[in-house]
Amino acid sequence: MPEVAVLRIGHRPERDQRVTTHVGLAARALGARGMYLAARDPGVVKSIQDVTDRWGGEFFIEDEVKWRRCIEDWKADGGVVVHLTMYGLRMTDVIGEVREHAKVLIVVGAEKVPGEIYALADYNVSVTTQPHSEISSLALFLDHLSEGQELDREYPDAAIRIKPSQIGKKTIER
Ligand SMILES: C[S@@+](CC[C@H](N)C(=O)[O-])C[C@H]1O[C@@H](n2cnc3c(N)ncnc32)[C@H](O)[C@@H]1O
Repeated sequence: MPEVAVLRIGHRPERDQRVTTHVGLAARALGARGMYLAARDPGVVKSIQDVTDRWGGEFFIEDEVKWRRCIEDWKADGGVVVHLTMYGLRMTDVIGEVREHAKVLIVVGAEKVPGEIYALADYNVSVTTQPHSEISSLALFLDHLSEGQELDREYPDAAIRIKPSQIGKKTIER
C-alpha cells in the first residue's frame, strides 16, 4: 500500500462538518496517514484528533491548507495526485497503476470542484461512474488500493479497542 493522504476541498463549515469529519474518519480507518483540509474548521480538527487520541494510530489532520500549494508540494515530493470524480476514468482500470506509486494524495470535493483540479491531477478517477459521495468513493478507493489489507489493521497504542462479538458492545480500555 502506498503512503496515502487525503485532501478535502470545498468544505463549507456551516453545512459540511459532518461529512468532512466522516471523510477524515474513513481515511483514518482505511489506512491513510492523514487529511489536509482546505478550509478553517477547528471543530472538525478536534473531532478527528479526539478519535485518534482514543482509538490509536498517528493520523494527522491539518486545516487551513491552500489546496493548490498542497498538490504542488505533494508532487514536488515525488507523489501522485488522484482526484475522485464521477466523471473520471474507471477505478478498476487504473487502480493497479496507482498502486505502483510510493505516495498518493487523494482529492475529494464537496459540491463543485474547481476545473483546475482536473488538470493538476495525475489521475481523475470514478468509482462506479455513478453519482454518490466523497465518503463512499474514498472508502472504496482505499479498500481497493490496499486490496483489503487495511480491514484487519491493529492500533497498538489505542486507549480503547473493540473486542468483536456477536451480541453486545465489548471494549477493552488500556
Ligand atoms: C456530492 S459529490 C459532487 C459530484 C461532482 N459533480 C463530481 O464531479 O463527482 C462530492 C464529491 O464526491 C466524490 N464523488 C461522488 N461520486 C463519485 C464517484 N462516482 N466517483 C468518485 N468520486 C465521487 C467527488 O470527490 C466529489 O467531488
